[in-house]
Amino acid sequence: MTASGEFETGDANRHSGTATGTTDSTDDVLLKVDGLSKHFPVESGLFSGLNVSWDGRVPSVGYGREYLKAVDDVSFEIRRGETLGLVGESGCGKSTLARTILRLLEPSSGSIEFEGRDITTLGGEDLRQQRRNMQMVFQDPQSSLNPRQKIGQIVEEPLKTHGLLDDEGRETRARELLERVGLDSDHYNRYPHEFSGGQRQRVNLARALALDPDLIICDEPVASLDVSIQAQVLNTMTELQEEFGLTYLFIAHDLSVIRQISDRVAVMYLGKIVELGNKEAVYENPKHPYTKALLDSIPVPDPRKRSERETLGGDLPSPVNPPSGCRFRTRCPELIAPDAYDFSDAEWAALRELIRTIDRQLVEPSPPEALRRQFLNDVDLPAAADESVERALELFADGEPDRAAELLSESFVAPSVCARDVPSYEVDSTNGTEARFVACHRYAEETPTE
Ligand SMILES: Nc1ncnc2c1ncn2[C@@H]1O[C@H](COP(=O)(O)OP(=O)(O)OP(=O)(O)O)[C@@H](O)[C@H]1O
Repeated sequence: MTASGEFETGDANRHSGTATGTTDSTDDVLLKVDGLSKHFPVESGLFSGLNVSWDGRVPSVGYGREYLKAVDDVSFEIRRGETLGLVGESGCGKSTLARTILRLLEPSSGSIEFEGRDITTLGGEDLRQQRRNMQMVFQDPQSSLNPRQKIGQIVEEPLKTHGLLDDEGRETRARELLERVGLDSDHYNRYPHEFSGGQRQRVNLARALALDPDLIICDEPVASLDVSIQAQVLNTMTELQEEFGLTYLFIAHDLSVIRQISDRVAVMYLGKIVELGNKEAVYENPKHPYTKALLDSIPVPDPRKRSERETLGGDLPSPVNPPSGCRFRTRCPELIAPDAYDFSDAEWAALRELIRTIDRQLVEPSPPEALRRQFLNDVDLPAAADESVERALELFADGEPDRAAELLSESFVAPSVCARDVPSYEVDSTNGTEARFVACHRYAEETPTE
């Protein structure tokens, strides 16, 4: 926009930044999030006992208050002109992260920088002005549009709020934006109910573009649309990105949508980013066990391949009392063996399967010998480990599965590095262009990129 408050028609391609996501330049960073957390206070005891964990820890209670760690110590950058896809299961904190970045929620800790400026504690008019540069598009195009307002009014609303342009100028701008998002200028006088879901989401895009923002955070923008319509809206978003030099943080739980639109991908689990890297590298060579599980859960048409795939089992632990160390460890099929016992791979794999089965109570209480036959038939555990296993199997047979799981957890899970330390590693990417962030101790030994 010019100093006189007019929008330049040639505002497209203002940004020369790359959208490949493969540059190492820090000059092009538009958004930098560093150690960002958002913790919600919750009533003490409300979530107690919901934490399905192997370590049987008592939930942390402080001054009668507990905190739900919706976003916990998250760091990443988005470069100008690129799309960072953010993917993860429902409830992992994606929307909270988005809203905290936009300062619709107050961060609990950490910082947010936009174009090199710290906006973490910005308030009043400064924050209002900053918001012009950061817009959001929500999932449900129906409920985010006021049914009593005409499309034109909806698109003009942000301009009015910020006192930009006169009536005529706003109408011209709104009509132009409707055309840019693939609608018709004549839709200006229509109402939202006259449009399909896909068209309504285009109206939302036009509204988000009204203030000529640099960053648009899209929270599941196509999740409620049919697959064929999804593809069309995503194509339009890609075109708009080039035309307006936009940067997207694109949130979705659907991995195929993320793959279509993103340059880089961040995978989130229980309030933390567990893997972040170039899209092709993450999809072709996922490193974090959670990313692998997510990719494995994409439906495949070939039934032979389906049988080889491992689906993600177990419940999502409570974000009020998340597991210590690695948050994914309670569901992780690659939990690392504790150093204290010198397990062979086969022994640890068998024991891990037994621990998971007892923890999740996937079998009926049965005599220790039967479970040994089922899980430990071909393995000869070290004596100290075997003693703990025997006691746990007896507890399980006696109808005390929780105590059995607790004992196994204390003996074999708690001493694992996965339960002790929070993982955070930068590893070489397979395509050699960019380091990958992986929050998994299995990558502790990999050489960091210079
Ligand atoms: N205002 C709030 N007060 C307390 N807890 C909240 C609040 N908002 C979100 N949460 C909790 O924070 C966690 C993360 O929620 P969030 O909506 O960010 O996840 P999400 O990944 O976006 O999920 P979805 O895809 O289902 O929207 C959840 O456990 C949720 O219940």
